[in-house]
Amino acid sequence: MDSIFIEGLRVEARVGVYERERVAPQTLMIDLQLGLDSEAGRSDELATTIDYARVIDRVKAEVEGQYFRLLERLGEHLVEMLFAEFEPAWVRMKIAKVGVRAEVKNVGILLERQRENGKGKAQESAIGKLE
Ligand SMILES: Nc1nc2c(c(=O)[nH]1)N=C([C@H](O)[C@@H](O)CO)CN2
Repeated sequence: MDSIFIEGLRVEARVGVYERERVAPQTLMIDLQLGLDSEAGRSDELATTIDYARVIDRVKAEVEGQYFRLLERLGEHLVEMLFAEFEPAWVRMKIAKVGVRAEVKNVGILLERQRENGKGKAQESAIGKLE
């Protein structure tokens, strides 16, 4: 199956369990992959695939102006939006907080969801350090 990907999307988000994280935005790095059966390789028409520019705009819009305690909740929210608006076959998303701990480069979550009757199917891993 084909996919589109977005790597290193930098967004400013209010996310975290601590008061300072609720008040002030912090930088997140998002890697995103959407699976699809696309006609675009034959049609050469943007309308026959998922427009990654639109995905970037929608992810940024969903993150900004909202508050989430956990990255898991933010990730789930974004995955639900992506299935509803772009209808991919599957979604793989990594969300990293940059520089929150001195001894690690990044911390974050990795979500993988299969489309199932219009909804994502739970299959999740939380990881402490991302490559
Ligand atoms: N699995 C998670 N663990 C932690 C999260 C999270 O969102 N998911 N968040 C925090 C704090 O907000 C932390 O990032 C502050 O530095 C701790 N653990």
